[in-house]
Amino acid sequence: MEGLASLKVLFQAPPSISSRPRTWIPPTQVNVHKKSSFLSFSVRAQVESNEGSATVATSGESVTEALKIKEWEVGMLQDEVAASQGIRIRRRPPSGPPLHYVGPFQFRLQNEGNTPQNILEEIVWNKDVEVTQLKERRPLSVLKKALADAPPARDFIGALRTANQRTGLPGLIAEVKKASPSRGILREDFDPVEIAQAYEKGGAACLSVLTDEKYFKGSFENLEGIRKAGVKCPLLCKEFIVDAWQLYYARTKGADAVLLIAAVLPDLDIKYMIKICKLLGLTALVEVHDEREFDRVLAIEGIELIGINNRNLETFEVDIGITKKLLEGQRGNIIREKDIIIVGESGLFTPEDIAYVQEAGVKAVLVGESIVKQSDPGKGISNLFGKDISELK
Ligand SMILES: O=P(O)(O)OC[C@@H](O)[C@@H](O)c1c[nH]c2ccccc12
Repeated sequence: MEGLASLKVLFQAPPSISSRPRTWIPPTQVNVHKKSSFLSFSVRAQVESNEGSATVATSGESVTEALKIKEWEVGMLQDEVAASQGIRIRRRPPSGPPLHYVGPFQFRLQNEGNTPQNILEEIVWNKDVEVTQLKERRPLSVLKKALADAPPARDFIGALRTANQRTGLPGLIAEVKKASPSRGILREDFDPVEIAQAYEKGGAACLSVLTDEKYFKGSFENLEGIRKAGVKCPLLCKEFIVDAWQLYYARTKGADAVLLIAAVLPDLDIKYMIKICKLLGLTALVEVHDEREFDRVLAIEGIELIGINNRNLETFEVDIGITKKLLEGQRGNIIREKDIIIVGESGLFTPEDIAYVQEAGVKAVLVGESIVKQSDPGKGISNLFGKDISELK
């Protein structure tokens, strides 16, 4: 294998990069390499030597090395596709270019300094590792069987619409949130089930349960526990979804809805995940923070629920004016035409804040800090709306 001018790995009919989502699950999973489902095809390597070109079947180390190279190249291309959609969040590089790789120079330069550029990128890279490990313990085939035992999915959007009609105020998604990277610990005596029950009693239409452990001190046990305790509000699994496997996992843990973050997921991933959500009976809340993300998401078929996050997840800056800005003009017309429900997310503390985003056009709000911090979170809801919304008819 010495003196190779180049080494190409040919796949047996993989989908082209441009037509395949980043988290694509192949029909048959042959576990060639842990990270890339792309590599789940049988592989042969074509070696071009100086004398000419010959196709040889390779095995052992050379195939492994060829796979590593291909995986790295595919990762780079996927980030390029994402960047072309304005996505700044890069996915975790496996571990830099494979040893001895003599590939395109610009790729090597781009991949230097393998450290995340901001908190969202750090969380996503961490999630990639976490999901890879979780998946090994619970392969998709196992999750698919477990779906049958999951509690039936509840109508998340229906609950928001009903609440909005009942109260004349935005339907509340109340968040069970112990901590966040921007605010630290929000509540020391944190009993997720107690908080969830207080929210439900206080008039919340739906609940959002943080499941990320490392940065938000949440867990899937919290989600499962709340469902099992008999809380009736539909539940949003508040997670950083980077892989379609997580959708199945969330459903087996009792989630009725999941969050898809447009700053992290390219269009093709969002489309693909929305299809899987529909298959599983999950509602997708697709989150945007700026005009470009909003326009991308508005162009995707089948989206019924969009969250406008007032917090920039790269810098933590909060500005509730973002909701107003994004709903002005043509975009506002499109959401009304398509009957999409908009959720105003983050940084809402007072009845004035609620009135402001309602005026901007939201039919729902997602609130954590301002209500979870109060000793009685149910009372927190009344303070947020300026009245007891559990009683409103
Ligand atoms: O606690 P706040 O400011 O009321 O925000 C709640 C919710 O909007 C926020 O937790 C959130 C919105 N989108 C997210 C994405 C990931 C993590 C957290 C979030």
